[in-house]
Amino acid sequence: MAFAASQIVRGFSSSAVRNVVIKNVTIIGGGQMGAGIAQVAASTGHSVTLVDTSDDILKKSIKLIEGSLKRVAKKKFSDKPEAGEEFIKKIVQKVSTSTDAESAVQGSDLVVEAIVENLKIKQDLFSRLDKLAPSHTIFASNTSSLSICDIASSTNRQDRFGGLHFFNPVAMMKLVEVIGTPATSQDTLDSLLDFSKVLGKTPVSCKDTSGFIVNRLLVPCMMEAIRLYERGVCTCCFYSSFKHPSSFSPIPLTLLIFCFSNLSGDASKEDIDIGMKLGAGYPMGPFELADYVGLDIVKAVIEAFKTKDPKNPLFDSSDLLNKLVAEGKLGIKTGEGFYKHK
Ligand SMILES: CCCCCCCC(=O)CC(=O)SCCNC(=O)CCNC(=O)[C@H](O)C(C)(C)COP(=O)(O)OP(=O)(O)OC[C@H]1O[C@@H](n2cnc3c(N)ncnc32)[C@H](O)[C@@H]1OP(=O)(O)O
Ligand SMILES: NC(=O)C1=CN([C@@H]2O[C@H](COP(=O)(O)OP(=O)(O)OC[C@H]3O[C@@H](n4cnc5c(N)ncnc54)[C@H](O)[C@@H]3O)[C@@H](O)[C@H]2O)C=CC1
Repeated sequence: MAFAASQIVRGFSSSAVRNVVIKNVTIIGGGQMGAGIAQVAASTGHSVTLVDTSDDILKKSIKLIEGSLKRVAKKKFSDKPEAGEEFIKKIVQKVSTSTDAESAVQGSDLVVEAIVENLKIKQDLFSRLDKLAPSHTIFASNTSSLSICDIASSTNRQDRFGGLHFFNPVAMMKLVEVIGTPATSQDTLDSLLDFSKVLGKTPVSCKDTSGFIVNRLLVPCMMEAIRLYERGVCTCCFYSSFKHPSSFSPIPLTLLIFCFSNLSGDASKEDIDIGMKLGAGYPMGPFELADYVGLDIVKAVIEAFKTKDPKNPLFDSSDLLNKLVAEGKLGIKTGEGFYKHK
């Protein structure tokens, strides 16, 4: 990742974002995506303010950034560890943290939101920030599945509002989807496209449709994988343990035999993962990816798709996914999801 100069000077147009220099970036939400976006923005010379709800969370965000930068530095400065340390220090210094979003946006050219995948919470946030951010400031959401139009409707700057959808892990994934609504100005879109390039990413443009490009294709594939596996899971044991956790045992013998016979169908999650890696060339299988992304995010995404298109069976929910989320098994971030992680 290059430590490059990073000014974006806009051209001569008449919109409110004329001559915006995207120099100061505020990222709201310091989880896996917000921390990754902050890292990449700081690595390309931007001044970054990372906002979350508590100092403890923000400490973890900085640890995430340092951990990822160590991996970058290990490769970049393999024979010069001291230069690697200096590289990390310089980038981390470009990131300041805050729990006060309203103050943080006041000196900001661009606000990128990467908080919980919930329309109401995102709208509340942007509605508050809209009153305090300078008029030239562009707002962008990193939402995976919600409508940018719906989120932007909580503000009075719909011409300066777009989607900026990064991929996980942000440091490694080269793509950014830039999403415009009918109200987004061309200057705003150009600014977001240019900003993505300055970050060293390849931007693609997409209209404000469910899942944009990548998730519209990836999410149905992941849900099909879960359903394929779920069909092999003993549904009667599964349902009884889910709905009546205290009355799970003893299971009558006949039911147990029926359950074991059910287990022989379809495929294991391990084999589905191997299949998609070796047979389709995916870097991670769908269950590995679900654990990596976070099962709470996958669940929120599929629910948002279902809300927009209730009759589409591709967007049906999964009892198994819902159960894991209800148990707090969210994947790598909590130590267990479809798999156990040490
Ligand atoms: C999807 C349906 C649900 C959607 C829900 C919403 C989600 C969204 O809205 C959009 C999304 O982000 S979808 C997810 C997109 N991401 C992917 O598909 C990732 C797939 N995995 C990969 O590309 C590689 O496994 C990956 C690059 C991660 C790792 O590479 P490898 O497999 O070769 O494994 P490693 O040995 O761990 O890594 C090799 C080297 O890569 C570097 N690296 C990896 N992670 C890094 C990170 N986080 N930061 C910095 N460097 C990193 C690193 O150099 C590493 O070498 P070591 O450090 O020596 O291990
Ligand atoms: N996990 C993934 O692979 C991807 C997620 N996304 C999207 O990015 C967003 C964030 O996802 P993750 O980083 O995975 O989630 P996460 O759960 O790791 O992080 C979210 C962070 O936002 C903070 N937060 C929640 N409400 C807040 C508020 N009102 N103000 C400030 N901070 C607040 C939380 O404390 C948490 O640290 C979601 O919209 C998600 O759909 C997009 C691409 C990939």
